[in-house]
Amino acid sequence: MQRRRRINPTDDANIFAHTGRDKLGLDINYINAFKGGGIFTSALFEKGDFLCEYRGDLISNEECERRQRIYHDTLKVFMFEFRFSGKLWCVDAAKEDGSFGRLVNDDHISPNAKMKYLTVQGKPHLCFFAIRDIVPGEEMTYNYGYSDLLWRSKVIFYFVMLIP
Ligand SMILES: C[S@@+](CC[C@H](N)C(=O)[O-])C[C@H]1O[C@@H](n2cnc3c(N)ncnc32)[C@H](O)[C@@H]1O
Repeated sequence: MQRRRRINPTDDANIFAHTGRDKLGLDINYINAFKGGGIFTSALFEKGDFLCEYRGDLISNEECERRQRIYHDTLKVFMFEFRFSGKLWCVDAAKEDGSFGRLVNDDHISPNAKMKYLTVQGKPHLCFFAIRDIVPGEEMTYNYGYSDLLWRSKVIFYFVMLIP
């Protein structure tokens, strides 16, 4: 059987980041009332493959602080702050634009994706790559990186298991 020719994952990420589009093979699915939606694969992704970008407005730290003062908590969760080239930045993905990256959920135990910062045309882009093979139907997840998250509490976890 002939193996499909694999595009270099960084080149792949660069193309999608440059065009601002999402690739085929990912879908948005509703999970439950607590978790909301999530991103699920409908195709096989191999370890190392580019998955999608966490897209939104790229803003300065000052603008991020200004928006955080006026945003409701439900919007603040879409603000991803990061350090790049010695400066603080934020990608504000609060706007519901149909893109996939903003809906990727947290998993600190067995995530299947990780985020890398790529420079595309001089600007930082937050891109997700598979850290293992991901088969069709799996939820795409990554480790949000901080520990004081409500759903990581065992009590909340067992409570949520009761939600239909
Ligand atoms: C960037 S959004 C991810 C998409 C979100 N599920 C949605 O439908 O809008 C982050 C929010 O998703 C929810 N979330 C993410 N990971 C979760 C998890 N492992 N368990 C429960 N809720 C989670 C939390 O409400 C969190 O504030």
